[in-house]
Amino acid sequence: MEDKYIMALDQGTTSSRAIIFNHDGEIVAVAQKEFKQYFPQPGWVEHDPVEIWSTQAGVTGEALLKAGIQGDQIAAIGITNQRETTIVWDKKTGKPIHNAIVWQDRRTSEFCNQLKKEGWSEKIKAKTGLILDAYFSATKVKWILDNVEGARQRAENNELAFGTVDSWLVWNFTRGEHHITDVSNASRTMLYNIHDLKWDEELLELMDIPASMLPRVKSSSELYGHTVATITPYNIPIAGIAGDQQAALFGQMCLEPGMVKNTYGTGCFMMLNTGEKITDSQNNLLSTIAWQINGKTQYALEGSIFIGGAIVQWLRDGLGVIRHSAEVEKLAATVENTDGVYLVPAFAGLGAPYWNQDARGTIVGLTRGSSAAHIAKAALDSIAYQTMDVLNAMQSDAGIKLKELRVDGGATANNYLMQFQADMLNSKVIRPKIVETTALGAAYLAGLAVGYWKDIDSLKKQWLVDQEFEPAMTDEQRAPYVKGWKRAIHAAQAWTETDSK
Ligand SMILES: Nc1ncnc2c1ncn2[C@@H]1O[C@H](COP(=O)(O)OP(=O)(O)O)[C@@H](O)[C@H]1O
Ligand SMILES: O=P(O)(O)OC[C@H](O)CO
Repeated sequence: MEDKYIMALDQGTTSSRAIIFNHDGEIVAVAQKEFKQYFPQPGWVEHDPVEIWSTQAGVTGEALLKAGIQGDQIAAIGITNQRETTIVWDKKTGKPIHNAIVWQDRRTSEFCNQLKKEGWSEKIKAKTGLILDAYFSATKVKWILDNVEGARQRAENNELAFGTVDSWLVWNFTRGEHHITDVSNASRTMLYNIHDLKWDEELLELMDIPASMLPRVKSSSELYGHTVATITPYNIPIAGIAGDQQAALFGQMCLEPGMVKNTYGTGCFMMLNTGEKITDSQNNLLSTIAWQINGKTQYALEGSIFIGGAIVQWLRDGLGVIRHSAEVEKLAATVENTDGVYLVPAFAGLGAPYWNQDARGTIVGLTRGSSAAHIAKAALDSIAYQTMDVLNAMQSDAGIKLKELRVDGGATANNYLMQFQADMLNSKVIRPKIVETTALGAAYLAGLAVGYWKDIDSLKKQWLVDQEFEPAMTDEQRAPYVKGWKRAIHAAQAWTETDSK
């Protein structure tokens, strides 16, 4: 195994990355390229699928060069991706018929509201485990078929393919030979029945989507096919696929029921492994497929927070109070506390556990003494409070009390945030040595499939702790923080006085 490696392709919302891992699960090389975000109308978010592919192909080659290795030294590729983002392309030419509609895009909110009024929420939740929302792929596919000229007819003539980003990448890497996805990505489309493990005919009919457009659904760890000689002259096995949050759960080695991870990236995504059991959430969380390996399907409960680290980008790009994300910690440290200022980053509505499409960003508690530092601190705190809300919902759904939270993603670099998180959760927060757990999870899924790693047990010892944050507040100290947050959340929702939930 010495001269062999595994390559993970992490196709995220803002950049495409390729990371090469060695047999000890250590990073050997990383290549990353950002790509353009399109905002054609308020609430709309698009990507160019060709740019997704070209940046991903580009970093694949670059990572090989940086590692100084050849394609035949890659034992397998694992793919992990931004989920729900929807691409429709022509099966013959491989050309997309529209830009990718990104998971954050809200253009189908009205249609979702209409479906809610027609009483579809419960049925959709029962079949797919999901909350009826514009976040998921189903209504995005329908929008493309309804709005691109001639699309519906072409779809009915079996000329069009739909896929999430994993499908699109595999299609391109295999030059159209494989039109597939894995169960974890399928479970985010709002078209897949997570009990029967099948595309759901009734939902396809409701969305008016022909079944011929859909990818074949595979497990998360198996040999799917080989790359054609696009990037290297070698045909590299593609052997792992998982949505990025599921891959992070796997990379964090949260393999047993009851284990939880939270990823602090653009958004925050908390996942609890629920084993082979599907939990019917009473607290507005999602039931979703974690992965399927060797015929065994494992499930998870998920709380999706739309704005996490992105609030720090807003401090940088929107308010201009910092120049680099990392400066936020220093700015926040210049004040003891927020002096009663709360910020609710509901820029795109609120996700779990509120699911309020119309809530909007709110800053409350301002006084004449409030400064940029108070707002920066309140912004960081909002990430921790939102996570606390999701965790409370999760504990109540699953009937568990959290012992520790494993964390990863860009914003976990912020020690203030991690400590405040531990204080608000009243539980230990653990940051592992490798915070690239999304890519690591995809690498593990691929490596297991081709025998690069013997079994899951042999991977567990590779998970190492960087730092543990112990809670340091009493219940009495915590209570006023939480109380203020609840009022702030109320204010963000009262602003639009919506009843769309
Ligand atoms: N020191 C920091 N404190 C808080 N947030 C940070 C810090 N450094 C980066 N971030 C935030 O982390 C996010 C990037 O994390 P990453 O895991 O790369 O996200 P994604 O995969 O969603 O693109 C950005 O939103 C950025 O603002
Ligand atoms: O690309 P990320 O890391 O922001 O993740 C996006 C999620 O998969 C959306 O559900």
